[in-house]
Amino acid sequence: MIEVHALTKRYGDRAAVDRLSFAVRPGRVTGFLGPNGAGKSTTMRLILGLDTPSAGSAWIGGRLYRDLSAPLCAVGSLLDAKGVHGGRSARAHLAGLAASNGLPRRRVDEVLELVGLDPATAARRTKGFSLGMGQRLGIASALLGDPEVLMLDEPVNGLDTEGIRWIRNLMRSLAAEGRTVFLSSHLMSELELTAEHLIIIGRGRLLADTPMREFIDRHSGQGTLVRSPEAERLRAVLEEAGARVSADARGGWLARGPSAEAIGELARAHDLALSELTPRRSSLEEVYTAMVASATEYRGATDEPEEPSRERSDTP
Ligand SMILES: Nc1ncnc2c1ncn2[C@@H]1O[C@H](COP(=O)(O)OP(=O)(O)OP(=O)(O)O)[C@@H](O)[C@H]1O
Repeated sequence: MIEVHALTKRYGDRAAVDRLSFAVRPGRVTGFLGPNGAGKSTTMRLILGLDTPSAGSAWIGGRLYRDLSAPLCAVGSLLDAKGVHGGRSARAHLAGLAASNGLPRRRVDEVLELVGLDPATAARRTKGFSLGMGQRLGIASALLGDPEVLMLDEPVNGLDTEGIRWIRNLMRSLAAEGRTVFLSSHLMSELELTAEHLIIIGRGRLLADTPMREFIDRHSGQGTLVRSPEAERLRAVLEEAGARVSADARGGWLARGPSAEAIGELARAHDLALSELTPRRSSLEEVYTAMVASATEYRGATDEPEEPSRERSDTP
């Protein structure tokens, strides 16, 4: 578990992280979201003791990072996949890390296999590595100490579809083993598939700490896509029943108000044939974009905001 209490980091008179409090729980993947410059990387650096907070604290498994006796066995991280000495081979890099952290050498082979770096690739100097190979090596380093907590900043950045799917499956399986997995990503569609829980920040402050499904459901512009060969009659019936009806870009009507079941009943009662009846949910990207836009508008209008969209609905 990662716990952050009133964490604050100021650079000059500007707070990059501002009284941030949240917990990242084990057994699920938690996504970390926020616009550029929101403070995600700074928060991760503070958790890892790479930077000193101006106020507040961050705990990993109930301890401050500096008090961990074997940090690599408590938390694995990937903040910058290029932070590897290019003149060394992947294997030498991992062997060096293992030796300096008192880990058995066989663990190097285990993690190389786990991340799919074959022996020939592992023997090559990392400066010739593709982005995907570099990410795999970064993840191998993070997994070397078999840690309970994993924290990754933009792990799918620049990866191809295969690499992205691989990371998704790996993160989900690590969480299923009971580990704490915390990752940031700008790829919303991917995060929606990978994470079950979300921490969202804006300007260093907490905007939401919520299960993914709940966040999308609560903010979705709920509606039902409905089509009939008798389009105009369908519209009239829907409006008569109090639905707000608009033309959908894909054809048919988007009806807001009555549920899909109610619309089905209505059509039956009016002897109207339907060719489509689909409840429509927003994507994470749609919901998140709308939330950030409204937070930004609010903030543009008032200098000292009161976290307009902030919400918290965590399951203990
Ligand atoms: N060493 C530093 N000195 C001064 N300002 C900094 C420093 N590090 C970060 N900042 C500022 O703190 C704010 C938060 O930056 P941070 O990199 O944590 O955001 P982020 O959410 O990770 O952004 P991105 O999504 O673009 O990676 C930014 O305004 C950034 O310019």
